[in-house]
Amino acid sequence: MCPPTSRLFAVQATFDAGRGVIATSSIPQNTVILRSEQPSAHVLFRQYRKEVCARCFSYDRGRTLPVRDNASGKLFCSSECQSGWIEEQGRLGSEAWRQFHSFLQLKSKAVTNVHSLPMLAAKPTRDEVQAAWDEAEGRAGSIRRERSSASKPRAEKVFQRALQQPWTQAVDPDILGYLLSGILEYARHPEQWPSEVCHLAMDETPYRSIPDLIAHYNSFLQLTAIVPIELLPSVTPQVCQTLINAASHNSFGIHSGSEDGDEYLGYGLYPEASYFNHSCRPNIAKRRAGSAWEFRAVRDIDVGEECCITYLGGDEKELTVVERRSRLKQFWEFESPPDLH
Ligand SMILES: C[S@@+](CC[C@H](N)C(=O)[O-])C[C@H]1O[C@@H](n2cnc3c(N)ncnc32)[C@H](O)[C@@H]1O
Repeated sequence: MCPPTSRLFAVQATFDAGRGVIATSSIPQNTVILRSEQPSAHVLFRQYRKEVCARCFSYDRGRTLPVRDNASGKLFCSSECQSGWIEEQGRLGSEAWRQFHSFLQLKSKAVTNVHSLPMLAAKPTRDEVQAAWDEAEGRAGSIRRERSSASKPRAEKVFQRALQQPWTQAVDPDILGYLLSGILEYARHPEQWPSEVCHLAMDETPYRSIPDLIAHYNSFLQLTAIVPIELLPSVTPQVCQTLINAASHNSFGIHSGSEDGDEYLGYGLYPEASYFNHSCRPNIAKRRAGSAWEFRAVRDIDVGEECCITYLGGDEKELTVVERRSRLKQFWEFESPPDLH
């Protein structure tokens, strides 16, 4: 349910930080105030695909996992996780991940990771972002028409014909994987989407650079070319932009330890857990429990107090106040006096 409801807190407007989680009764230290559902969209970075269980996100110091699903290319810590994952994905999801896997194998020489590129230019403006997505929708229309008219759709042929500019050759598996997981969730629960993901704080200029915008644009077109035809109505600029805009301000990093720190394995969107604002002196600690999150009071909290987590990575104790504020400004785009928030 989103925003979440509880006898312990309510999501309410705050003075200067949008909505926040406000205690509606006294919360004793160590109380778990919220356990999240599974993510509405997530990605485990491709470089960790053999080490992180695709279902429960377990990671054992870089060891290769024992169970491999050959059709999807996903790896699991156990056959229970594999069969649970297949069941959760359903026929359409399994087929979409199979296509995704074949596409990445086909394009293995064109794989890139846009986040490894240096930030060369300014962030694209809102107008540049909208113009790119309008153009993407026009090109996606041609791909959809070609696919639905082909008697035997051949994704690669359609893809080659429809996407001819040189930069379209690059494939970013992490962006593709994040979008596909969110698109599948949307296709499974279209009625929940407006009240969950669409309710989150959105960043309308979420791209770090023009190459980053292009990589997302390309990923949308590539998915339009490869997903099962049945899934095509869910592959829209609106769904993709919502996933991207929401991730920029709400995603939770998935790290190898139960808390922040260690290896950065991926990230996920957890709508009901996305109403906690940041504080440099948080009264709530978050802990990853498998593929979900748990939020616990680190001290007694009074009625009316705001429940806050830290958005910083766990190393903030070593940062100066100026460094903390600049990190929050860079990644989250807000300025806040650290002693207040
Ligand atoms: C995960 S959302 C938190 C919920 C959000 N306030 C809302 O209304 O949906 C993160 C966004 O909340 C805002 N925010 C969080 N902590 C803040 C703070 N300490 N000061 C100002 N804005 C904050 C920023 O806009 C940030 O991008």
